[in-house]
Amino acid sequence: MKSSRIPGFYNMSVDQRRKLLKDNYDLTDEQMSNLTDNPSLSLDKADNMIENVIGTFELPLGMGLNFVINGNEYTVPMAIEEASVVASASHIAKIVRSAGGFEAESRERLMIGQIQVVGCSNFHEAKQDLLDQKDTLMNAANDAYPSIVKRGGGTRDLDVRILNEDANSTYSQMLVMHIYVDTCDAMGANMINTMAEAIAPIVEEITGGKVYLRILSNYADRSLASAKCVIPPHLLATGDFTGEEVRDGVIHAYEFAASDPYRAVTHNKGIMNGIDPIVIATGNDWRAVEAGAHAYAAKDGQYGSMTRWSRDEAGNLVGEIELPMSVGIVGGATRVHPLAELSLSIMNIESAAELAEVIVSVGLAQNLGALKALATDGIQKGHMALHSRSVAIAGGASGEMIDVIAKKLIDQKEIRVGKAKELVEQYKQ
Ligand SMILES: CC(C)(COP(=O)([O-])OP(=O)([O-])OC[C@H]1O[C@@H](n2cnc3c(N)ncnc32)[C@H](O)[C@@H]1OP(=O)([O-])[O-])[C@@H](O)C(=O)NCCC(=O)NCCSC(=O)C[C@@](C)(O)CC(=O)[O-]
Ligand SMILES: NC(=O)C1=CN([C@@H]2O[C@H](COP(=O)(O)OP(=O)(O)OC[C@H]3O[C@@H](n4cnc5c(N)ncnc54)[C@H](OP(=O)(O)O)[C@@H]3O)[C@@H](O)[C@H]2O)C=CC1
Repeated sequence: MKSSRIPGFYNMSVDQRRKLLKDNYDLTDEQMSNLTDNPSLSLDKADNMIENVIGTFELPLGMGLNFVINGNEYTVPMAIEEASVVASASHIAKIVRSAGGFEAESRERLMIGQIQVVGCSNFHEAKQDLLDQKDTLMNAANDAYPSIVKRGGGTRDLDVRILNEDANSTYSQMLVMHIYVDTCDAMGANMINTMAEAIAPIVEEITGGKVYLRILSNYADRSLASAKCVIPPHLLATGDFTGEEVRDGVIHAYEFAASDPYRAVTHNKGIMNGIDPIVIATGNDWRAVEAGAHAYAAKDGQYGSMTRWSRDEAGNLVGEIELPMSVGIVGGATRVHPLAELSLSIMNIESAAELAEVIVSVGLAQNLGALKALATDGIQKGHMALHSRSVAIAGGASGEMIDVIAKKLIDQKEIRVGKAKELVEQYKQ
C-alpha cells in the first residue's frame, strides 16, 4: 500500500505530479493518456452521454493527500473549481493520520424505490393486501432485474404507508409502497426504476387503485455511511492558538450550526466542498448525493449540521459524520468517463461501500478544515491566498505573470479583480 503522504506534492510541476502518480499507482500509459488528452472525454462519447452536445466542460482535478481511512492509505481525486479546498482536505488529513486516521463504516446499502397508489376505495385494506402479497411483489421485482439477483443483490424488503388519510382533497390521499433493494456496487437508480415500473400493474391489481409515480427515492437513509476521527488537541495548535483553543472553537462552531439553519447551510456547504469533488471525479450523480445529504441534515425536524464535534473525557476533539451515500463504482458514468475510471483506480476502490466511506471521511476533514480556519485566523487568510491566482487570471494575467500578480495581491492585502487589473496594466508597461 503506497503512502498517501507525499510532502511537497504541491510544489511540483503538473508533469512531475503525474509521473509520481503513475509510478505510485502502477498506472498504464493508456490510463495516463486520459489525464493528458485534451479533452479527456471525447466529443463522440460526450455526444452519446447527454443530448444536444456542443462540447465538453472541464474542471481542475486535484489530489487530496494524506488520507488514512480504516488503516488504508487513500490519495483522493477531487474535481472542483474552488481554490483551497484540496489544500484544506490534505491539511486536515495530515493531522488526522497522526491521530491514527479516520474510522469509517457503511453498514447497510439498500436503495429505495417508491410506488405511489391513489384512488383506493379503502386505503387500509389496500395496504394490508399489499403486505399479504409481499413475497409475490418482491419476486416480481427481482424477476424484472434478474442480473442483480445473480450478483447477490435484489429486493430485501417492502413496506407501505398511507399519506394524508384525512385530507379533504382526494389528490392528497395516497398509499406509498417502498421496495428496498440491494443494488450491489451500482448506485442503482435505473435498476430500481425498472423494478418499480415492472411491478406497478401488480400493485394496481392488488389494491384496485391507480399507480402514478414509480421512481427511486434519493432520500437514501438505508444506505448510510459514517466516519469518525479523534484528535488530541496538541495536533490542532496553530500560530498563537493552543490546541485546546482550536478544539473549543471548533465545538462552538458546531453548536452554532446545530442551532441555526442560517449557519448550518454554510457549514454544510463546507462539507459538500469535500464530498462533491469525489462524487464528480468518480462519475457519480452529485445531485442525488446533495439532495440526500441535505434532507438527512433536516431529519430531526430542523435543518442542522451534517457533522457533530465534541470532546471526549481525555480532552480529544471528536468528529463524526453520517450521511446517505448513494454512489456506485459501476453504472451511470462511472465506467464511461475515462477520468472516473482513472479516479477509482488511483483510490484502488473495490466496492461502492468503500467509496462511500472515503467520501464521508473527506467531508468530515473538509468541515474541520473550514472550522479550524474560521475559529482561528478567519477564512480569508488561507483561502484568499490560494484564490489569488484565479483573481489574477480574472484580472487579465497569463503565463508567468500570474504568480507575480498573485503575490502582489497577497502582499498588498487586496485580493480583488479590480486591483489585479491595475497590477496587470502596470506589469505590461
Ligand atoms: C489553506 C490552508 C490548508 C493553509 O493552512 P496552513 O496551516 O497555512 O497550511 P500549512 O502551510 O501549514 O500546510 C499544512 C498542510 O496543508 C496542505 N497544504 C497547504 N498549502 C497547500 C497548497 N498550496 N497546496 C496543496 N496543499 C497545501 C498540505 O498538506 C500541508 O502539509 P505538507 O504537505 O506541506 O506537509 C488552511 O488555511 C485552510 O484549511 N483553510 C480553510 C480553507 C477552506 O475551507 N476552503 C474552502 C473555501 S471557503 C468555503 O467555501 C466554505 C466555508 C468556509 O464557508 C464553510 C464554513 O463556513 O464552514
Ligand atoms: N433520481 C435519481 O437519482 C435518478 C438517477 N438516475 C441515474 O441513474 C444512474 C445510476 O443508475 P444505475 O442503475 O446504478 O446504473 P446503470 O443503469 O448503469 O446500471 C448499473 C449496471 O451495472 C452493471 N453491473 C456490473 N457490475 C455490477 C455490480 N458489481 N453491482 C451492480 N451492478 C453491476 C449491471 O448490469 P448487469 O447486471 O446487467 O450486468 C447494471 O445494469 C446515474 O447515472 C443517475 O444519474 C436515473 C434516474 C433517476
